[in-house]
Amino acid sequence: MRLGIVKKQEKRPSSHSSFSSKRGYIVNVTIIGSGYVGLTTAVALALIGHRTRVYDIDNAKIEGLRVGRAPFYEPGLEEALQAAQANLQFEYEPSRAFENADVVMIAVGTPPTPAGGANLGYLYTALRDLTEHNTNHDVLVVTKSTVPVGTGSNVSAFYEQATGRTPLIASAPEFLRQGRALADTLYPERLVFGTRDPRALTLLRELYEPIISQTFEPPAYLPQPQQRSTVPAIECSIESAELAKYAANAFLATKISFANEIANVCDLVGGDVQDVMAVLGLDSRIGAQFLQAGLGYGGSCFPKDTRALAQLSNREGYSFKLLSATIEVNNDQRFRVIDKLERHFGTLQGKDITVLGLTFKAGTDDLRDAPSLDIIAELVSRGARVTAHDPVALDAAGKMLPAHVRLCSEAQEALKGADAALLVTEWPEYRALDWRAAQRSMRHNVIIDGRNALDHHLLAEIGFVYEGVGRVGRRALPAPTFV
Ligand SMILES: NC(=O)C1=CN([C@@H]2O[C@H](COP(=O)(O)OP(=O)(O)OC[C@H]3O[C@@H](n4cnc5c(N)ncnc54)[C@H](O)[C@@H]3O)[C@@H](O)[C@H]2O)C=CC1
Ligand SMILES: O=C(O)[C@H]1O[C@H](OP(=O)(O)OP(=O)(O)OC[C@H]2O[C@@H](n3ccc(=O)[nH]c3=O)[C@H](O)[C@@H]2O)[C@H](O)[C@@H](O)[C@@H]1O
Repeated sequence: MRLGIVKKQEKRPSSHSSFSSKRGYIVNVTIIGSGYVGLTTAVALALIGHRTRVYDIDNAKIEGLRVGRAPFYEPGLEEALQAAQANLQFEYEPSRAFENADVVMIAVGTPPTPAGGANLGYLYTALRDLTEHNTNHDVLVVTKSTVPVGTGSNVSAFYEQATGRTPLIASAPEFLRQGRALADTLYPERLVFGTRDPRALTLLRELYEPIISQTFEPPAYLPQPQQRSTVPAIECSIESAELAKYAANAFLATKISFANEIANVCDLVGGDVQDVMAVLGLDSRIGAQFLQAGLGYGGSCFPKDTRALAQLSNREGYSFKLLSATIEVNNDQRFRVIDKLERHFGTLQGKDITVLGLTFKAGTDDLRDAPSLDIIAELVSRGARVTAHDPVALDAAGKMLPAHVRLCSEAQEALKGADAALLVTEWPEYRALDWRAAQRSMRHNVIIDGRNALDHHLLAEIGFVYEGVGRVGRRALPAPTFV
């Protein structure tokens, strides 16, 4: 099968009457929410041949999508939108959103409440639209949004109350990473089908069959899969699926906080956390990924999901100590780089600090819970004058940062006259920057590398005072330079 080809061989009609696709493996899907998860899922399903409709209450996003404009930056997304256009429809009218749908996937945001739980308001608004406007046929309702355990049964009760019919419900949590969203969706390491209903399982298997069997041609505009083998699809209860999503994010966040704590010890006793983690990573029981020390995790998911799982446990009277420590370490980590900077100058009052990178990680334009926002606010509150650069998110950041933060579209320009550079996002272009030229134009030559992303040997050779996170232990540090 080639991706983007609409016509597929019709396969056996499924025997599961009203809930199954009458057209065999081509399924009519409506996805509610055109964000990172909803749009990526929709494009991937359309690429493998399903008739996919995306419904969003944001008219501007839908209008843009109708003319092929992606609402956010994601590698390969615009090409994929183009390749899959024959199978894609975009809708903001709820009355038309669910026509002929066999499957409705909910992929709306579940942002944090002030108390740290998950705000399910968008999810229930979406369900209300579904139950009000899809009055004449039953669908499989699949939750892709990250939701607390127990939401599946509440969704079921809501649907039943609104329609008088028992719904078919499943939880299929999403594990994609921003910046690799399409590749992660087309070549996942696993799928989770949280439902005990055989009709729901049949539909989910039909929907994901090309992805499970990996029988499509990889699009040339995406990173190619390392190796292609059948993707395991774990079938479990809705509750297990819901909890597995939080557990996965909490575990990855814990790995990061562990690496950061080791880095903090390196700063005190000597040792390079990069080397220490290389040793750990080669142990297959540990694994090399998510051991990158730095200024901690950000983004729309790890901070929110760790807090939501801690809150869920607390609500049930269980104190999740390990997770609380993970969160605490992460909160502190953002400010450790500022303390390091301050130690070089004694005070940050009146110092010109250039912040390199604003997005929560490289490869995305997303600023949700980006460490840069907290870091800049703290720098400003300690009296620093801040100039910021980011290769993709400068305009969006301008609306979120204090007015007197200077935004600069060229990294080299941003460094002119600076007392210090603070690297916050590991964009490759910062490593490739002409640091000799930067050294000549900066007032003082201090670099705090919050992501351990720069070549510290080269920088030291050029004459920079370099400090990473757990990279050069205190014993190796020079005495404070500019007190
Ligand atoms: N962003 C990510 O990398 C991942 C996110 N998730 C989870 O997936 C869910 C969605 O996250 P994102 O895609 O990042 O959110 P997002 O904020 O990018 O997109 C949500 C979309 O839903 C739309 N929406 C809100 N209420 C609606 C309604 N009633 N009807 C129709 N559309 C509505 C919004 O206008 C927006 O376009 C969250 O629960 C998140 O935790 C899971 C895995 C990865
Ligand atoms: O639930 C979600 O939304 C998603 O959250 C993360 O994906 P994402 O937030 O896109 O980004 P990651 O690549 O996981 O990075 C998250 C944060 O951790 C930081 N990080 C990551 C890895 C590492 O070793 N060290 C580290 O500090 C990154 O800089 C970033 O700020 C998970 O990796 C996905 O599997 C999950 O689906």
